[in-house]
Amino acid sequence: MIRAYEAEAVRAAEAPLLASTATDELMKQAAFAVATEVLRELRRLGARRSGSTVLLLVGGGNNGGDALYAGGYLARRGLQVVAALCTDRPHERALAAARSAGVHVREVLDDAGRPRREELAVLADRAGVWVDGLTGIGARGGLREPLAGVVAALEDRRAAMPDEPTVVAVDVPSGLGTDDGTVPGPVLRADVTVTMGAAKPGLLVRPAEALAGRVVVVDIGLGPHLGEPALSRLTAADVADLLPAPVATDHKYTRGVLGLVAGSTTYPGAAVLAAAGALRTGLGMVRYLGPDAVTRLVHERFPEVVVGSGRVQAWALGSGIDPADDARAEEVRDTLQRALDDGVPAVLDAGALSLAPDRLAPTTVLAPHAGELARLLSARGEDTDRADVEAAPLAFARRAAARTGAVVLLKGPTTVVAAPGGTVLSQADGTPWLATAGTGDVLAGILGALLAVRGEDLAAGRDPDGALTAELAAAAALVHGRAGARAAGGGPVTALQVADAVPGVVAALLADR
Ligand SMILES: NC(=O)C1=CN([C@@H]2O[C@H](COP(=O)(O)OP(=O)(O)OC[C@H]3O[C@@H](n4cnc5c(N)ncnc54)[C@H](O)[C@@H]3O)[C@@H](O)[C@H]2O)[C@@H](O)CC1
Ligand SMILES: [K+]
Repeated sequence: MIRAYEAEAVRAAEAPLLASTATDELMKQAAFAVATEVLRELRRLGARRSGSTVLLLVGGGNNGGDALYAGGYLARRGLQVVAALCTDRPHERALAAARSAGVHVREVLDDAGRPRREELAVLADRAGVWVDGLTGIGARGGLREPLAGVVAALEDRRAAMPDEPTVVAVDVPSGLGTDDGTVPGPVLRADVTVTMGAAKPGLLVRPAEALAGRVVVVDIGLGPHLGEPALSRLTAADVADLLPAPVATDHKYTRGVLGLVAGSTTYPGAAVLAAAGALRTGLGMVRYLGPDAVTRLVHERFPEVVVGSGRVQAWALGSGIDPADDARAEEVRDTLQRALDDGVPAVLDAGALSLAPDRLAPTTVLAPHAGELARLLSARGEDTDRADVEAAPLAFARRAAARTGAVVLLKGPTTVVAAPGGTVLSQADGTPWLATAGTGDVLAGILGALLAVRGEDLAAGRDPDGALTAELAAAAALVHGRAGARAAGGGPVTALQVADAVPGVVAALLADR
């Protein structure tokens, strides 16, 4: 599990260490890790970068101090290091250490405190690696001047360079929304982010995540002082523990039964795809409820699907259903109400999202994309649109979970899952090739199967804050993403191929357990 903590939590965890360690000890540890990554990048870049300098971009806080100490290590290794001071108050001890190690220091603000763009451009051009120590977790809001101007000038320069430098961010790319994952203004995009003590939420959710590059977490001993994470990301090992692995005494009813209300004469394929997602994930049985024509189509593909109602451990509702079709809408509403009354978990996708009552249960998962989430909240009196959600998916997933009392799985290039009790997860396991019709139906099926298999643990109030439900939703996103990547193999993929790749993904995850 990758655990991410907000700036305040990291600061609080640092406090006892700062009191007990020597002056700047933590900063030097952080700086050493930054220097190590810079050397790794230079080695990787090889001859192309030989003879180039390392440019330190230094702001006025400890983030700039980290960069200066890192520059000192690199200068002692014989590298040409230049520090561009973008502040009139650099960290004094770190600056002295950098100077005495041989770092060349340049002031890049004029007397009025504005960036000297030409001087910056010359330094930027000469450097193969930029170390971004402008701001870290001490920054509040979007970058202000002069740093906003410094970042804008550097981004302009980079765009004009034939051979882009490698940017190594200290702790977080400067300007990025550390806690909320937003991009509130100019951000210096990084290739590598060396983050101290623990990951930060903004490094794991979009749109900020896309500017952080490869994230390296440096252990500076904060572990015992950190509490509950603000956000987590499941790894393969975590998901393996959540997956259905039958035992010898199991039979189809003990393994979990999923009720599926999906597909319509307009979108019959959605039923096939959701059923495929569920069956390929592995469960005892799928019971299907839908129009005869759709049932026939499901049966052609999957004769093992049982038609008609009966006892189920979870429901998957809504894929390929038109909420304007009154009879089907009624069926979804009735089924959902019974599930809520009986404490049976459910995943609500597509057409079911607009049919949900105001309040749901923590074992109900809403699975919208950004536009659907905006409509869901708008229908509950909030004035919001798709662009708002895409700019702040973490905040909107949390808000929707709090507003509905359900777990919200917000689909996107990174999936954000928020539970009403506060658990938040993010998964980025897929491939852009997954953005194709029908893959959402497969995801609903995968998640439905996981809910059904773990139905006993979720039944009637057993997951009151939605924490387990949210983990299962994140696990479904990981399985779906990996299946997509596996089926695509770097090229196009269809939804049914994604479902067909699921057993291989499940087997690989279980084998590594
Ligand atoms: N506290 C510690 O002991 C450790 C901190 N570490 C480093 O210290 C950083 C935090 O240091 P600080 O708390 O000094 O803060 P930062 O260095 O992140 O930022 C503070 C500086 O940014 C300026 N600033 C704040 N908001 C701004 C904005 N919106 N636009 C422009 N400038 C802005 C402030 O005036 C100040 O100069 C971490 O990110 C990490 O890099 C590491 O060295 C590990 C140990
Ligand atoms: K930074």
